[in-house]
Amino acid sequence: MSVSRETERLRAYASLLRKWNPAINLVAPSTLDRLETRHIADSLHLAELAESTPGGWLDLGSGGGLPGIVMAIMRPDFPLTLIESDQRKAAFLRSVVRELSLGAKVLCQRIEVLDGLDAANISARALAPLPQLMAYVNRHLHPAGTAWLMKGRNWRAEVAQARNNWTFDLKPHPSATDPDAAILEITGIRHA
Ligand SMILES: C[S@@+](CC[C@H](N)C(=O)[O-])C[C@H]1O[C@@H](n2cnc3c(N)ncnc32)[C@H](O)[C@@H]1O
Repeated sequence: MSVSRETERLRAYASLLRKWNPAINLVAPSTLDRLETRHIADSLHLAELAESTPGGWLDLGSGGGLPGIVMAIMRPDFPLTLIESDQRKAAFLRSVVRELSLGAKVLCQRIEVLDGLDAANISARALAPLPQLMAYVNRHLHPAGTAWLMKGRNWRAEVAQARNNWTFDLKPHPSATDPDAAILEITGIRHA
């Protein structure tokens, strides 16, 4: 796919998100003016980091599609599944998938009740504190898989807390938009 096709789809996605946001609050209205420079830029950073990662992709708590929809746009070769339990948000995600002709699948389910999906890669952004997130990821990640967790300024404390119950290998990538935030690349997850 050419770069212009990706750019076109990113623009169409941003415009759908702006259209639906007043009705279902997909991103905080106060941050809508930073949709491209913050929300989408963070997701594009993840797509760049995972550029050569093989296998399928699962995005947990997709909400308005960050980073799941951006991954679907940037990696059309990936089998990609988005999990979102809120019906209105899942309807939005399905509408984006349809209008942009993306190959992603949307499951309107709670993460903790779905049978394990054995994903090669899992992403999550603004879903839950890391100790809770590790349980979600552990349920659905293949033992040799990689989790890509987008975390805010408190990430170091969350990692320390998660290590009380889990062992894992961690590679933090500083966020491109906020030097205190990070994308945590996590592998080898086991109960401590
Ligand atoms: C704060 S939003 C973040 C959405 C998006 N990842 C982002 O960064 O903009 C968290 C989303 O996860 C969904 N969610 C929360 N707990 C969930 C669960 N247990 N199973 C599925 N979805 C869940 C919520 O409905 C919400 O849309």
